Amino acid sequence: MAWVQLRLNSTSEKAEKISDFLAEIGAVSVTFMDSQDTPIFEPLPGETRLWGNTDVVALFDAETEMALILTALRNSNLLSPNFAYKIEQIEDKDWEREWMDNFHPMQFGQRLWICPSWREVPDKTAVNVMLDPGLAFGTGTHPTTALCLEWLDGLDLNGKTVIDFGCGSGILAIAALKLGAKNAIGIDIDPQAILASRNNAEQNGVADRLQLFLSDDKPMDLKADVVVANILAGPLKELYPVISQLVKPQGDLGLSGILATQASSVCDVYQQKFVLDPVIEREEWCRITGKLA
Ligand SMILES: C[S@@+](CC[C@H](N)C(=O)[O-])C[C@H]1O[C@@H](n2cnc3c(N)ncnc32)[C@H](O)[C@@H]1O
Repeated sequence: MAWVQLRLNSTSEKAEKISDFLAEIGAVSVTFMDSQDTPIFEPLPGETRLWGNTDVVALFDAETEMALILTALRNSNLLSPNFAYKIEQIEDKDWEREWMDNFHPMQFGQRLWICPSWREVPDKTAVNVMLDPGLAFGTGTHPTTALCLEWLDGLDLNGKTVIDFGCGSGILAIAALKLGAKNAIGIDIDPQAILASRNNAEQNGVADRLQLFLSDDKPMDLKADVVVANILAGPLKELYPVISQLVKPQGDLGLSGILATQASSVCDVYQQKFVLDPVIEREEWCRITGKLA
């Protein structure tokens, strides 16, 4: 089946009302897109955060009389009378097939690969984490995850305990276990992340070495040789008392989810207790690592 796509520019305040209206008049799907490529890295569970300048993109089936849709929009008072819009024909494709074709095994550092389950493993002797994209964050395609995976690959994790704070899909904890860690602990505020991490750990045969906790339920006395937290600069600074307490003496800390422009403010907080390495940047993101003094 072919589709017609209507794209309208709007604001975060009006986008949801326009979306509801488009659904009422026949749109089969409505999505929101950033008009100016402003990153919203990570909404809280259940939160829909929109950009100040939001495009509303609606799909209609190809038979829809788009002139009637535009008239209905004009009469709705939801947009200015001369609102700008773009209408495009969308050719039908096997979307799932196309998306699967675009997801390939990726190498991180020297030893580690993340492979989708439907692909051939490129190097059977490597450390291979099998991971399919799901509802929780973390496939390796985001620069912050990649920076953490490369850091873990470069550590000697044999026999060590690793905490993955903000575990999402569990990708970092599972990679650490496959790289030799004795056990790992994943912590997240989102129940979906706990579920995804458990499933992914089972798929990789490491579930018996991974403990998972919602943030509020984590034991008070947790400590690990290596702590990695890929969250965001704001929470990382707020969580400094919690995260720094999780690291054993001489232990390693890796932080990401930080925009390069925010690195110095995060370093200022963590260098109170950690001897920090040079900051590593990737695209507009960065990674901060160090050892507990
Ligand atoms: C950017 S994702 C990182 C996922 C994965 N570790 C990776 O590196 O790809 C951040 C994760 O941190 C979780 N998170 C955000 N704030 C948190 C907090 N205060 N405590 C624990 N987890 C948090 C989110 O639910 C999300 O799953």
